[in-house]
Amino acid sequence: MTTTVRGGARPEEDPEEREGPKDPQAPKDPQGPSKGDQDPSKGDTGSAGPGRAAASPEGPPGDDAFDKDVLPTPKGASRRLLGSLLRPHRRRVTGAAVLLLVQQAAVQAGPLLVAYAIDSALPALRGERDYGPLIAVAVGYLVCAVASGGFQHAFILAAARINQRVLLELRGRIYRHAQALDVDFHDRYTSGRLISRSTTDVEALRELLDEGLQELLAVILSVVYILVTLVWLDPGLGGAALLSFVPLALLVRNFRRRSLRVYRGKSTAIAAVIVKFAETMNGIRPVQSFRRERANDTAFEQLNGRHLKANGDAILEMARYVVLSRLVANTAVAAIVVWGAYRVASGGLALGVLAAAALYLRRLYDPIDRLGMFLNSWQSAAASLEKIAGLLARRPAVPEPERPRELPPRDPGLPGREVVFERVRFAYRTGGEVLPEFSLTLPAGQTVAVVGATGAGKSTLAKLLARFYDPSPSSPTSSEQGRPQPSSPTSSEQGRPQPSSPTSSEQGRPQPSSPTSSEQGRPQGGTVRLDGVDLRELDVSALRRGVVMVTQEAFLFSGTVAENIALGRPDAGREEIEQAAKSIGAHDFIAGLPDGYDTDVRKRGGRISAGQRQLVSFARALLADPSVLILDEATSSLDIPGERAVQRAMETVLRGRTAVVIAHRLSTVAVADRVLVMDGGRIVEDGPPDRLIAGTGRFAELHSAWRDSLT
Ligand SMILES: Nc1ncnc2c1ncn2[C@@H]1O[C@H](COP(=O)(O)OP(=O)(O)OP(=O)(O)O)[C@@H](O)[C@H]1O
Repeated sequence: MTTTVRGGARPEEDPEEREGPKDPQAPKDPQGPSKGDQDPSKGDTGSAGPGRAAASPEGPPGDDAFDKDVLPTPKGASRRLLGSLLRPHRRRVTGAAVLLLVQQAAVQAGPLLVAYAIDSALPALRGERDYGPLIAVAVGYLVCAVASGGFQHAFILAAARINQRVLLELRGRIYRHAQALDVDFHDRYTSGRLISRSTTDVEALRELLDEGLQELLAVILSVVYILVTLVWLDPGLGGAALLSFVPLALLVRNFRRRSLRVYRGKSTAIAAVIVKFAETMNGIRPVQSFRRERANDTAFEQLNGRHLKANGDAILEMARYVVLSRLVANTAVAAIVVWGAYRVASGGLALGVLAAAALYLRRLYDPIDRLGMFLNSWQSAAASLEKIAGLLARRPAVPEPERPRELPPRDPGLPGREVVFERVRFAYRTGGEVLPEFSLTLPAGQTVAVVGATGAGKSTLAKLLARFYDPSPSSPTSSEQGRPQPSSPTSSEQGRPQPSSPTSSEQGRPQPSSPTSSEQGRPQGGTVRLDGVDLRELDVSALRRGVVMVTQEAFLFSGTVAENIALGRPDAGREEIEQAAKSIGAHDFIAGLPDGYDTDVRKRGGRISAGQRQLVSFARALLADPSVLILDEATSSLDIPGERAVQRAMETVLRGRTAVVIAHRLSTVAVADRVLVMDGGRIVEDGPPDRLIAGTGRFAELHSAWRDSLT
C-alpha cells in the first residue's frame, strides 16, 4: 500500500485575516512551517489528491498571520480590552486620580510660595521687621512637602491594588481563552507564543500601569497646573510657554508613530525566542538523541540577536526623542528667561515673578523626559495589548452551540451509542482536502478497527468524531446538486447495507427532530451524529461524556496517579479509581510505586514507563465510561509482557461501548467486529475482519504480509 502524499493549493486569504495589522518589521516565524504549513510543499511533490484545489482561508504561503505573530485585531480592540479590565475598578481609579490631583497641587505650590517670599515676605521683613509672612511661607512649604509625600504614598497603594487585580484578570482571561480555542489554533499558534502573551506582554502592561500611567497623570497635571499658574502670574510668559508646546507636541507624535512599530517588532522578537526555547525544552529527548544542540544553539543565537536588535532600536528611538525634546525645551527656557529679564530691567515685571516663572519653566520641561519614559512603556504596552487583544478576539473554530441539545437517554439494552457520519468531507485550514465526502454508520456497541498507511486519514476521521474539528462545508458542486455525493466505496458498495441516514429511527432508537445545523445559521456541511444528535449541538460536557479519545501520547499531567485517573471523572472516589485501575490491570504496578496512588507522576509521567502510562490513560477512560471510545493505538513497540498487558487492558476498556480503534498493529484487529481500510482519505474496504482476510483485497494482502513477518 502506498502512502498518498496530499496537500493542495494554498487557500484564499481569509477576509478577516486580511484586515489584520500587517507588520512589515515582524520577522518570519523562525519555527518554520507547522505541520499544516508544510502541506502545500507536499502537494507540489505528491499526487494530486481529491482536494488539491480545496481552499482553506488563510492566504497565500508566506502571508500567514500566524507566521508573523500578528493575529488580526479588530479596530479599537486594545482600548476596549483595557476599558473592560479597568471598568470594574472605576471607583478605585477615580479615588486614585483625586489623590494624584491633590498631591500635584501640593507639589506645584512651591514656586508660588517662593514668589510670595521674594515679592512680599522679604520687603515686609526689611521694612516693618515683620517675620509673620516669612514664617507663613516656611510653614506653608513644610505642609506642602508633607502633604505631597502622604498623598503620593496613598496613591501608590491605591494604584498597586488596581494594577494587581487587572493583571490577575488579564492572565486568567488569556488562560481561559486559550483553553477554549480549538486544536487547529494551538497547532499553529504554538504554546511558546501563548507563554509570551501571558508573561512578557502582560509584564509590558504591568509596567505601563505601575509606572507609566502614574507618570502620565503626574505629567499632565503638572503641565496644566504650571501653565495655568504661569498665565495667572504673567500672561506674556504663560503664552510664550504655551507656544513652545507646539514643536514638542509634533515631536511626541512622531515618536509615538515610530516607536509603535519598533515595539511591535520587539514583542514579536521576544515571542520567537520563547517559542524556540519552549519547543527545544519540550522536545529535549529528540534534541539530544539527534544531536540537535549545536544547530539549535545557532538558531537560538539568531533569534536572540534579533531580539537584541529590536531592543536596541527601541533604545535608539528613545534617545532620539530625549535629545530633540531637550533641545526644544532648553531653547524655550533660555528665550523666555532672557525676555523676562529684559522686562524686569525695564520695570515691566517683578523680580519674584521672574524667579517663580524660571522655577516653573524648569518644572514644566523636566517631565518631558518622563513623558518619553511613559510613551516608551505606553508603546510597549500598546504593542503587547494589541497582540493579547488579537488572541482574545480569536473565536474558536469549533464553537459551543448557542442552544445545546441533550443526548437521548442511553438505551440500557444497548452498549454505547450509534455514530453516523453523513456526507462529511474535511480539509485542514492549511491544506488540501484530506477526507473526500463520505458517509458511514457505526452501530451502537460495535468495535471498529481503522487501518491504513500513514497519512491515510485515520486520525483525521477520529478527530472529527471527537469534535476536535468540524466537517468542512460541502463543496459547491455537491451542495448545488443537492444530492448525496457518491464518494468513497462505502459499506453498501462492499455488499453491506448502506444506512441511509437517519438510521437511528430505523433501528427503533429515538430520532431527534431538532433543527439541523443549517437551520441554526451555520454553513451547511456534513454532519457527525451521536444517537442522532449533531455533535455541533452538544455542549462540551455532554460531548466529552459521550465521546472520549485516548491518544497515542497517553499524556499524564503533573499530579498524582490517582488524580490522573480521576481526570476521567473528577467526582470519582478513591475506591472507584482503584477499581478502574484493577479492571485495567494497572493496580499492581501503581501499588508498587513509592507512594502508590499518591505518587506524583511529574510532568509527562517521566517516572513511569510508556506501557504504564498507557494503562493509566485506559483506567482514566474506563472511569469516564463514555458511550463512544476512540483509541489511537500507540505505535511504539512495547515489550512483549507490556504489550500483552496493554492488549488485555484495551479489550477491557473497549467492552460495552461503541469503539473506534486506529490500529497500528494488526494483532489489534482480532478484537474488532469490523475493519475499515483507508487509503488517501477514502474508506476502500469495510467488513468483518474474517471476511476481509478471506478476500483478495488490500486488507487480505496486508494481513498475509503481517502473518509472514511473524513466522
Ligand atoms: N493539523 C494538520 N494540518 C494540516 N494537515 C494535516 C494536519 N494533520 C494531518 N494532516 C494531513 O492530513 C493527512 C491525514 O493525516 P492523518 O493524521 O489523519 O493520517 P493517519 O492515517 O492518522 O496517519 P498516521 O497513521 O501516520 O497517524 C496527512 O496528509 C497529514 O499530513
